[in-house]
Amino acid sequence: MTSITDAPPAVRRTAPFGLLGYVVLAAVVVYYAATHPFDGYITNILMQAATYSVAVMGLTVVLGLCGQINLAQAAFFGLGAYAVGLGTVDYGLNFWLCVGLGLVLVVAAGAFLGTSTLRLGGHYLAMVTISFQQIVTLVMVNWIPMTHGPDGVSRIPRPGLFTSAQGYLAFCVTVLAVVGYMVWRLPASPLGRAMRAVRDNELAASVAGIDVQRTKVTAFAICASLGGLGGALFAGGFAYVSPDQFSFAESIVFLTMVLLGGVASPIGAVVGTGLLILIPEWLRFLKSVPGLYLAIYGLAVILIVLFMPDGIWGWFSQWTRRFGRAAVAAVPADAAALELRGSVGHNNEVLRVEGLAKHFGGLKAVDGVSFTVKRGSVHALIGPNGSGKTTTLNVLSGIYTPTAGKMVLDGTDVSNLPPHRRTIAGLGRTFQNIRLFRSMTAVENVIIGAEHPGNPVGKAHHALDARARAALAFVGLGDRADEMVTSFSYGHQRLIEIARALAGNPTLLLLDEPAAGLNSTEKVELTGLLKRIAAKGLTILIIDHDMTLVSDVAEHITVLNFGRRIADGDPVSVLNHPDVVTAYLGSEPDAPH
Ligand SMILES: Nc1ncnc2c1ncn2[C@@H]1O[C@H](COP(=O)(O)OP(=O)(O)OP(=O)(O)O)[C@@H](O)[C@H]1O
Repeated sequence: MTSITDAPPAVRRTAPFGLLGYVVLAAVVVYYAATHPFDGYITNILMQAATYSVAVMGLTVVLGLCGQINLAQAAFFGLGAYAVGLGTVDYGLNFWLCVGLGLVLVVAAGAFLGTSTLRLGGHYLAMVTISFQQIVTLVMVNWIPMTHGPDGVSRIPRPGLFTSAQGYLAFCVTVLAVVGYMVWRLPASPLGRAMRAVRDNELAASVAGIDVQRTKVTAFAICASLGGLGGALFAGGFAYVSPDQFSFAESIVFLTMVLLGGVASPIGAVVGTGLLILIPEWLRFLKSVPGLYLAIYGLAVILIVLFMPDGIWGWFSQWTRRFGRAAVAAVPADAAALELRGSVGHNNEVLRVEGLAKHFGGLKAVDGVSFTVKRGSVHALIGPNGSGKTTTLNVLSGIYTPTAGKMVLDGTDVSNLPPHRRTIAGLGRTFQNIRLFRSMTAVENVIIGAEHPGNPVGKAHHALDARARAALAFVGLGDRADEMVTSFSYGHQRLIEIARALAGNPTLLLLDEPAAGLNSTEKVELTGLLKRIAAKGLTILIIDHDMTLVSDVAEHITVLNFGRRIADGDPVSVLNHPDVVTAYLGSEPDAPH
């Protein structure tokens, strides 16, 4: 393992393609769509590709950015389409009003589905979205007085401005360009970063101050709204909608489109949609041989997914990134000094824990523990393996609900708050098993730590970026801020976690075995770092098995054994306490394990 101060020069990537380039390209495509004399068949294919792409971009958001599955996108697409179809034909409403009503309907349906089911995740979420899809299809088919049943709705008018097929196509391409831009920029926004953090590591995201449930519901609602928008445009484009166009099979087609093109980018959504619409057309000449067309179509999709697991656009961007790397420019490490919340406060106690208990069935992992952490101190929580230290930290940070007991942080009872609210209230923490957002750079990881509403640094991106760079510089990694976290050694990843917690400006920093897995040089450097943090007045509660580190930095030690507190006091008295020597230290106080 490399030393934790052994860092290569800084790099910062330059954006290859900015807003101006995008606008120019989009304008050229829209102009081409509006003026090129396509025949009716091509116009229909392009119209389908444009409207489907809008819906598939919804999956880029929910699946690509937030990591949540949605197997009901065709249902949202159908709801948008029926809102326009029924609203304009049966009720004589204005086209734009129907699009608006359709959007309200799908956002409400998406938010309801998300709120009620997103806690489930994984297979359960997939099952619930399939059920929703089936319910919507059943309603479309069987509620005949309302939906016209299997006959569908025909003669759907287009809006006055775009009555010609070509004009309407140009309009759909314009909408696609606007949606594409928003989806393209979303990952770099606070909401997009929160979604990526949730996708990479939910637990770390919640402890960094992100409301995980709200982020997932928002992603789901955005996905649903893009599905509904695509459907509304589709209805105007084809003038006819029927239930079979929005079946479960179509949801699978939408999913295949996004996976095939590349789930991480809106360009992938367009590429995948275009291909899955065009391949059947290209293979149409094979339809004379029964089954051959489907076999070749299936094989083509399998081969692409097999050899390009990140989709076509994912493969292409990886390939271009190799050239991009050569073009990155070195930048000076010019971070400002890191300001931390000092030892000033309304009382001398930063944390008071009273009668804390956490039982797992019959196992009393934490059993009536009480202790107080003094402001500006370094307080260690030690004990043998399985004595309940990490469980205590998990209860303190809100990951586990306590069986009993109370926690007061800086005068506020946080016992019933979820993890992100505790972070806002002033807790920062690191994990025994490092939990970084692995698809991001070091600075992005740390910005997420800085971004919660409790941080006085504010919401402006430049302020958050400066704060994150200052935190990275403080831990010795300022000149590697723009590198992906996966390129860092284990020891450096621990430092990035500490920087992420520091960037949030906590009142109390919880460190769960920060020295675990570090070599002796790195431990010495970590000790120095903890002393520098303590010197700034920040209160620390640290768990570690390394007695040299603990004795070096801690002013107060609490010892747990079998979930109970067996000693509490200054290091000298605690480390010589007979119960502690028997239970934990043995005859050699400096080498417990
Ligand atoms: N989620 C859980 N479900 C059931 N039991 C758990 C859970 N988490 C912890 N435990 C149990 O609670 C006890 C305390 O575990 P904990 O991880 O808090 O100990 P620790 O003191 O941090 O140990 P170590 O020093 O090895 O990290 C152990 O017996 C452990 O198996």
